[in-house]
Amino acid sequence: MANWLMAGKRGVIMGLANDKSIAWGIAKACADAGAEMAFTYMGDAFKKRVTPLADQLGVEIMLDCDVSDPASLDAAFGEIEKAWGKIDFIVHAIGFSDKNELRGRYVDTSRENFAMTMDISVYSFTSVMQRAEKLMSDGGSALTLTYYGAEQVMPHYNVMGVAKAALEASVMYLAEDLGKDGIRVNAISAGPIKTLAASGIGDFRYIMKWNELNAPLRRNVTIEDVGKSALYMLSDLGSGVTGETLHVDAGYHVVGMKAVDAPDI
Ligand SMILES: NC(=O)c1ccc[n+]([C@@H]2O[C@H](COP(=O)([O-])OP(=O)(O)OC[C@H]3O[C@@H](n4cnc5c(N)ncnc54)[C@H](O)[C@@H]3O)[C@@H](O)[C@H]2O)c1
Ligand SMILES: Cc1c(CN(C)C(=O)CCc2cnc3c(c2)CCC(=O)N3)oc2ccccc12
Repeated sequence: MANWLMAGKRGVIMGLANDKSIAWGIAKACADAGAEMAFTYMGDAFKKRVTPLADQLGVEIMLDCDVSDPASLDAAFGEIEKAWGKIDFIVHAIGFSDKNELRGRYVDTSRENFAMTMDISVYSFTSVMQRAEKLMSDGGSALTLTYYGAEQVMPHYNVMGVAKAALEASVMYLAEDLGKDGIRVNAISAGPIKTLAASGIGDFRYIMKWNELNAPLRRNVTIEDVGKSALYMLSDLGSGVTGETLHVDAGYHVVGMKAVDAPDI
């Protein structure tokens, strides 16, 4: 990987849980391209899993940050400001809902889970950008992760689909507000990937198989596929791109009707 692309750039990766995380694919790509990074994780349970990953990439700043807690966000960004003074990029790879409501019908979504899902999966990106904006004194690039369930019904994605639709709209409004300061804001819409957030989902294996058989590339995407496209969005290669949702899904989103030769599952 070209190791000049992110040389001298400093950024924050939020949402690393383990080496299956999409955030890990992005962090590896950015490290290979010469970036310096800080990781945030949620709670001690994740610290012991994230520490060896940070060591592997020479990441020295690791911060506990619960994005649903403004004080936690202030503390984390305060540490980053103290250490670096400014940042060039930020990755928000965070989403959460009550998994018991990611099965069955969307119409049965509870008010409590709707609010919590929107807070953690949508508002948290806006809340992060309120703090990141102050540190992007020379401009910068922000990236969040979304899913096709924002655009079309994906069975049982339910309230997460409504949340991702809101997230994609927030990317456009953040891009408009922050563009004049040279801050670009984009999303990657990734195909299904077997991560911690995907585990505990009932028929995930079926979803993966369906995508593999019906995506134009006839395969599922990997965290490395997402990492490479994230590098384009986070680096100067994406200098003219903002407010965009880029599909990194092996082309699945362009298929309206599966090819007749697609073998049955
Ligand atoms: N795995 C997929 O199929 C897929 C596809 C498209 C988009 N996405 C999105 O990619 C992003 C990353 O998910 P992933 O699949 O890598 O799974 P993951 O479980 O590895 O990452 C999700 C992260 O969100 C963090 N998180 C949850 N609540 C938090 C909170 N309150 N404060 C701080 N962090 C919190 C978790 O600690 C975890 O690190 C999510 O936004 C997800 O919706 C995932
Ligand atoms: C794809 C796909 C995903 C992966 N994806 C795109 C996601 O965005 C993950 C969404 C998610 C959010 N919150 C939780 C969980 C998953 C499971 C564990 C938990 O406790 N909470 O999740 C689905 C749920 C139903 C249907 C498809 C999918």
